[in-house]
Amino acid sequence: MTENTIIGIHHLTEKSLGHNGIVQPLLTDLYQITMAYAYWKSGKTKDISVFDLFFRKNPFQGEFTIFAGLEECLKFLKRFHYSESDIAYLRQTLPDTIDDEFFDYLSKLNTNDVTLYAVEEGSVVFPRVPLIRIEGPLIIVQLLETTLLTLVNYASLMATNAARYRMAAGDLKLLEFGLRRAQGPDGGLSASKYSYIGGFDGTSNVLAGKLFNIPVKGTHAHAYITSFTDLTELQTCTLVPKAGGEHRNLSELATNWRLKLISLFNVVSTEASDGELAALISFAIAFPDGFMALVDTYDVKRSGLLNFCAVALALNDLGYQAIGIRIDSGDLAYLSNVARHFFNEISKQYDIPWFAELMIMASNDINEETILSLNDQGHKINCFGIGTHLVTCQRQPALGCVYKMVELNGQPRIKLSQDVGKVTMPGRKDAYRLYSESGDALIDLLQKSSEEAPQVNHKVLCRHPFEESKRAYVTPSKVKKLLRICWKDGNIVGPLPSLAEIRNKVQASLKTLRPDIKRNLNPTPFKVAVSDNLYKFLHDLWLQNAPIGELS
Ligand SMILES: Nc1ncnc2c1ncn2[C@@H]1O[C@H](COP(=O)(O)OP(=O)(O)OP(=O)(O)O)[C@@H](O)[C@H]1O
Ligand SMILES: O=P(O)(O)OC[C@H]1O[C@H](OP(=O)(O)OP(=O)(O)O)[C@H](O)[C@@H]1O
Ligand SMILES: O=C(O)c1cccnc1
Ligand SMILES: [Mg+2]
Repeated sequence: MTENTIIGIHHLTEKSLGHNGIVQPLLTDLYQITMAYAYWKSGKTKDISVFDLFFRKNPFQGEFTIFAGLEECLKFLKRFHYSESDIAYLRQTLPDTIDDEFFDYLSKLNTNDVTLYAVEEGSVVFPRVPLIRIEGPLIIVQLLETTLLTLVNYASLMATNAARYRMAAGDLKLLEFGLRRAQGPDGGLSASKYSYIGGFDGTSNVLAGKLFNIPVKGTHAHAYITSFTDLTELQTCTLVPKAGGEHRNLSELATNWRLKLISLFNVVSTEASDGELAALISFAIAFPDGFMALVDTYDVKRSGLLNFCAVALALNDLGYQAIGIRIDSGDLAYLSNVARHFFNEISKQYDIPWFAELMIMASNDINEETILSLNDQGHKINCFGIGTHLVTCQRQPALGCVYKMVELNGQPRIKLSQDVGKVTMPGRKDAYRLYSESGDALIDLLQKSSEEAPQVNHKVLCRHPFEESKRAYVTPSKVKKLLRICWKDGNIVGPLPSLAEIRNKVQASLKTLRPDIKRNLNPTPFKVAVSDNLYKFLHDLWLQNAPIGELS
């Protein structure tokens, strides 16, 4: 790999790489590198560590999270290497007192001795369950912390947000329109990728389409409509019918249709904008098979809908089927009902069945609550175009995944906290999901890795990690080991799932959750338990590490 391809943002355009090009070893916090030096200086190069990456609280006041970002983590491990210019930069940035051999050491570092286990990307996950367990030389595993966290936190937050919009929207089409409002170019690119994984159907982001093979979709902006003032501006008025033959005058046909429709719409002809009609005619001539029109520039009822229907009927005269409209302001429930009413009327009156099925897309600051409220009100929207609230995750702008050492050289490590929920689960652990006979996920169980896995049809004691009296027996009908090996000996283990497979996984995984865990308002928490063995281990270690204080 040349210097250029490692550093240059331009390599984002190389589709074959299919990853985010700014992800590289220096995309980290300085303290990882200063710690690496101090570890190295104190002779810790042979220490072997185990770290867990997990979060403590589900986002969006919900009770589930979608795990995403794993593929980018593995690709990062694959490419992990400090380039010559990275080393030169560190040499000039770190203090002069740093031993020169440290830079030789860094330049030879790779992730061949690291082993990474992770939950399948796209799975539903819960607080305290490690999403990733990573093992290997302390220095290198520490150096990976920030980059892995930045790759998992936003990806999982975004996928979760998108999955929530998907649940609210049911089977309706969802398009991501957020690039212009996203947290910078990289935020925008990640938003497109992970909202697709979370259940969106497409994006307006062309680079995301190219890099990740996501369907790209779109309509047009208000600027297109306002760029026309009347019909005389149309330089091209004609279109060849779909079946071929002589050019026909689409402008004339549309103008005639508008006159015919005026009584149905109950408007006077001067209320409809000629500029808007000209814009729609010219767009229809440019895209006769993909005619989708923004109808709210002037007045949806009195101008936009009327003009759209006139052009759609003119296209129909030439054998083309329009796609539909986008409404970007006003009362979206009401306006969608109005639009559908007219589409139905025209369909009946002129015997054009597909007219009743025209797509109604709504956009304008839509969020999860808006969709739920629109559902309550009743609407006729088929598709939502969503930007700002989706990509900025306005309701909760960050997921709090952390990366904690749980074992060093075979010895468990625990991080204590005044806040019980923040005490870390010590030791190398495995996680299992236990299922009921009907296929519902019942509980996640953490155990020490040395323990035997829970068995199907065998009763297992599941304990609350901190509250002694909270415990239950579970006899699972199915047991799933959550942490699977993904990286070993310098290679990705097994084939990586495609984006489409991860996207399907999200929906399949959500199906295993009871509805009360997924509901929007006051959802029920999913239980995450520890084995009896891990409970005792945790609490013994806690006491050992918390000396008895003296009151004075
Ligand atoms: N029926 C509805 N129920 C709930 N929310 C709605 C409904 N219709 C629209 N909304 C939301 O209400 C907000 C309306 O935004 P705003 O008050 O800025 O009006 P607007 O239609 O954009 O007006 P204008 O374009 O004239 O500035 C948007 O966030 C939109 O998603
Ligand atoms: O509202 P969001 O959820 O962020 O969805 C994206 C918004 O971006 C566009 O507006 P903008 O005003 O930027 O351009 P336009 O002229 O195309 O409306 C579009 O019309 C949506 O309103
Ligand atoms: O294609 C669209 O309609 C679109 C794209 C980006 C932002 N708003 C709308
Ligand atoms: Mg807008």
